[in-house]
Amino acid sequence: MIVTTVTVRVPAKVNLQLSVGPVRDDGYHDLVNVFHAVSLFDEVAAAPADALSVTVEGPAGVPTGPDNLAARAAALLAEHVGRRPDVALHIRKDIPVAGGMAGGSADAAAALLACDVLWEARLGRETLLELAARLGSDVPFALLGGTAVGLGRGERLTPVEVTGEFHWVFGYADGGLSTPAVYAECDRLRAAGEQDSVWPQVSDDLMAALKTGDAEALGRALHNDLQPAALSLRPSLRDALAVGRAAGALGSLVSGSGPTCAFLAASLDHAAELAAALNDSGRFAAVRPVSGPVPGVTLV
Ligand SMILES: C[C@@](CO)(OP(=O)(O)O)[C@H](O)COP(=O)(O)OP(=O)(O)OC[C@H]1O[C@@H](n2ccc(N)nc2=O)[C@H](O)[C@@H]1O
Ligand SMILES: Nc1ncnc2c1ncn2[C@@H]1O[C@H](COP(=O)(O)OP(=O)(O)O)[C@@H](O)[C@H]1O
Repeated sequence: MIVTTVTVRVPAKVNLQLSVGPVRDDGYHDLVNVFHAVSLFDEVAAAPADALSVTVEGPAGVPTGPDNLAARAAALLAEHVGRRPDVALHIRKDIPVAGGMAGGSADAAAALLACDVLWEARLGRETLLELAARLGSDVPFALLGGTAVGLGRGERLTPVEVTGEFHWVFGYADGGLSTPAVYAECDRLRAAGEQDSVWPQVSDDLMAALKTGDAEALGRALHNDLQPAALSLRPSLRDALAVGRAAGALGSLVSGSGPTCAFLAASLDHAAELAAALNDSGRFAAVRPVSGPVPGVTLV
């Protein structure tokens, strides 16, 4: 059978713990980054074509040239296997753009798998993870999914044992935040003595909460060192987070570099109630209930 189109589904992430160490010589920060994949997905379809192209269905603000992370992934994989990147990529985006949910990284991971299958390269998981790390710190996790601790830049992954499922509500903001700008603001706050800097350690409380499936303990253990920087750049997020707490969220935090806010619910029903309260507050551009963990890149 001749395969004409390969379609891959890939999830967004929230960071359950994002502990940021000092800036390194290469400009990156050493992290403890506990990723958690949630049921909000982009889809990338790869079809044979004369040349590399990208089309995007969904929100504005996504580049369609060689800068698109999915295009970069296809070009890198083609170079690795020694062929032309003769593929048309079509991205159906549901993950917010520049929202701190790693949508671009997700599309890159999806394009790696889609091209690997389309071109019958059969590179295997270790090689795909290695190529993914060259594309961006968060790309390897989008291949893996589930829940995982990321060390180094976030690319050195160890899966985490999780019992059951957690229910979340995400509150989207109007407009994104730039990841490098948020890391730079974190460095600025630390240099000004407005934020402590300690060597990042995996939180035992967080690991215990995940292992036992204890949502209340998970709510207490959520932590994001980039949150003060995101709030400094987007002060309105302070009130947005407070709305969720007042509506009974077990925990609330900015997702990664923001500005999306993540709220943890006690159950599926509680997530629906929380979503209604967040919607009514008028503080979010959109509100989405989701669950996690979910698998990483998957062939459709
Ligand atoms: C903050 C996080 C949390 O998961 O994601 P987002 O919330 O933006 O999705 C990540 O660390 C973002 O990872 P990713 O978006 O892949 O970053 P990269 O492309 O590798 O790097 C973009 C820029 O972010 C900064 N960066 C990234 C990772 C890291 N460990 N230290 C850094 O300082 C650097 O300024 C770098 O130039
Ligand atoms: N496939 C893609 N989807 C989204 N953004 C992309 C993509 N490729 C490149 N980008 C660029 O990367 C920037 C950050 O993207 P994204 O991954 O959505 O944000 P975040 O790092 O906050 O999760 C966008 O503003 C956009 O310019």
